[in-house]
Amino acid sequence: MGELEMVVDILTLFPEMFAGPFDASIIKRAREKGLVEINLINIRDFSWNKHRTVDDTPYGGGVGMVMAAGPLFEAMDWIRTRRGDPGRIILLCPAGRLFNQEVAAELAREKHLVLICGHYEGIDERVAEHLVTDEISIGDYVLTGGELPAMVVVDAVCRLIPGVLGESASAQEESFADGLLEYPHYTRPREYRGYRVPEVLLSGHHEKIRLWRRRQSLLRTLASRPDLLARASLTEEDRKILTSVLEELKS
Ligand SMILES: CN1CCN(C(=O)c2nonc2N)CC1
Repeated sequence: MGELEMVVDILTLFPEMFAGPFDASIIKRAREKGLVEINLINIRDFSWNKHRTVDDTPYGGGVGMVMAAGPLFEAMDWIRTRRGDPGRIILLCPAGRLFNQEVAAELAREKHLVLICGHYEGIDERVAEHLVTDEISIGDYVLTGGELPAMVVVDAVCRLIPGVLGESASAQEESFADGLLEYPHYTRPREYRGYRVPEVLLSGHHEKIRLWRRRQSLLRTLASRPDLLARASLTEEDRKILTSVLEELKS
């Protein structure tokens, strides 16, 4: 068993939604290795009545129901008594900070995360104002709840935890830590329906292959995500490659 690197407590009304993604592949292996502990906590267990109610009608009128603050505050009290203060208490919501690799890396440095998955028309504002430390959005679209965003965050964060990906993949991760898009990947056969693998990848010339891959990453990033290129940590070699690419485009 590895050393426990991170505990993630997820407050949700639908713990059953997490069964698939967290019981397969990388997240499953990280849990089995003891690197990550993921606890699904049903918000209804902290309801104020025997009907396990967790929502109520909105003050000021309007359609729909609002998720009440009480059960969430009570659940946080319970978490604190069992494990102390979490590093982050994250509310998944469209208004939050846009989640990206940089945010994932920041969260991966924490030892204990709490993710709050909302539902209904929204959550009583006192949760955002007085309970959470961070609000995070996975993108500018409205989902039915916070569960899918929580899965995205857990997946992206857990894969950055030392030991989760294993040596080779984590080494590759380093090569993309500079924010460029990945180079194209190929595997057998060498030719499939007339589509051939680039010759350089069959050459066994490691330096040429490294250069080809780096050039492909730069080209792809320039073409598809120039915004990433502007923020990427480029080497002098990268700049030379980009200069030659731009000169080729001009000719
Ligand atoms: C109450 N519930 C509304 C829908 N929701 C999101 O659309 C969302 N969360 O994180 N990124 C997003 N986009 C989560 C919270």
